[in-house]
Amino acid sequence: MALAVGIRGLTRSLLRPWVRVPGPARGRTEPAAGGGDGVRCFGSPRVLVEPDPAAGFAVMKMRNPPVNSLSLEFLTELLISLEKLESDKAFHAIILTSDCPGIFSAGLDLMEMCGRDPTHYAEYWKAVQELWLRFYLSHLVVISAINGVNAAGGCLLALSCDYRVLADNPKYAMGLNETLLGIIAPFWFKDTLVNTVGHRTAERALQLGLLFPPAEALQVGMVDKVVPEDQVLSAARSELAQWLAIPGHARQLTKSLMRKPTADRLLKERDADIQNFVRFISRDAIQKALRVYLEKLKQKKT
Ligand SMILES: CCCCCCCCCCCC/C=C/CC(=O)SCCNC(=O)CCNC(=O)[C@H](O)C(C)(C)COP(=O)(O)OP(=O)(O)OC[C@H]1O[C@@H](n2cnc3c(N)ncnc32)[C@H](O)[C@@H]1OP(=O)(O)O
Repeated sequence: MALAVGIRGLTRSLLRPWVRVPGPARGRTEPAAGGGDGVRCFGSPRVLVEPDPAAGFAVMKMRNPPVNSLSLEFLTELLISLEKLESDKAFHAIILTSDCPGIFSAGLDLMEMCGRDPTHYAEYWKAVQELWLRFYLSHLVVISAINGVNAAGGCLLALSCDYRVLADNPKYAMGLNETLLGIIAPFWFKDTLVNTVGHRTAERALQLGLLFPPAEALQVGMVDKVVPEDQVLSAARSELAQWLAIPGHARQLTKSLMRKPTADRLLKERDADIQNFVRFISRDAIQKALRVYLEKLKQKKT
């Protein structure tokens, strides 16, 4: 099985990043995220970036409708956006949010894990690992403004941020619900949750596949702040000020000190983790469970 799949190669072949965005932002100057100083939005088909270099941050909006499921292409575009902002000295922070009403992210794209071949599963999982590692270890301050329901892999993405603001809407539950699908949250999903909410809460949440509504998410420490829905972005911006006031090198080194041991666990056994995933997801019983789950999602509509 070819494990040495290169996401950068994929990136080059699939995307032309940093084209002016299609859709709402095309052809006009969007107000910048914080200052409205005429800086142009940029991005890729599934990720809209609203930069505010004067204020030192950008708002990164996920827009992979209908549910921001993390397909291979979407993961790749998120990585490119992150890399672009990280390599520009004007930016010290990102606010990650969604452009899909009512949905932050439905998590990993089940279509990438269902009915495909082992090479594809390996390529996909490597991209999932890469996205987590890059967000988790980013030297930028990353704050998530969670403006919708947020399941499994989407929740992992938010947990990888430095701070989480959640919109106060009882429908916007979030958690690692893998067991409800008959699958398992890998050890680095688990570690990220444990680091956020502690061992006991994580154990219960993972075994039961709990999705926490806002008040409970706040109570267990899965999010740091719950605010009225129309204030999620402004609350994230206000919070940012506190993080950006800290000397950058001191904050970055402290972040690395706190997070490196967790990331190193995966880095040390990345290929083995990919092989475990491929073996696990290729099982007939797991494929059947995913098909049944997808079918249930579709039947919900009828
Ligand atoms: C001992 C062995 C050890 C081995 C260790 C190995 C460990 C590896 C294990 C593997 C780990 C894999 C980890 C996976 C993590 C994940 O992220 S799995 C995904 C979990 N996500 C969910 O459960 C959310 C599912 N979606 C929903 O609940 C709802 O869609 C929603 C609440 C998000 C939104 O609801 P609504 O607005 O009503 O939209 P829908 O009509 O439900 O959906 C619209 C459309 O999107 C499709 N869809 C939804 N979610 C996904 C998804 N995650 N992936 C792909 N597609 C999705 C849905 O089917 C609809 O499609 P159609 O319009 O009907 O075609």
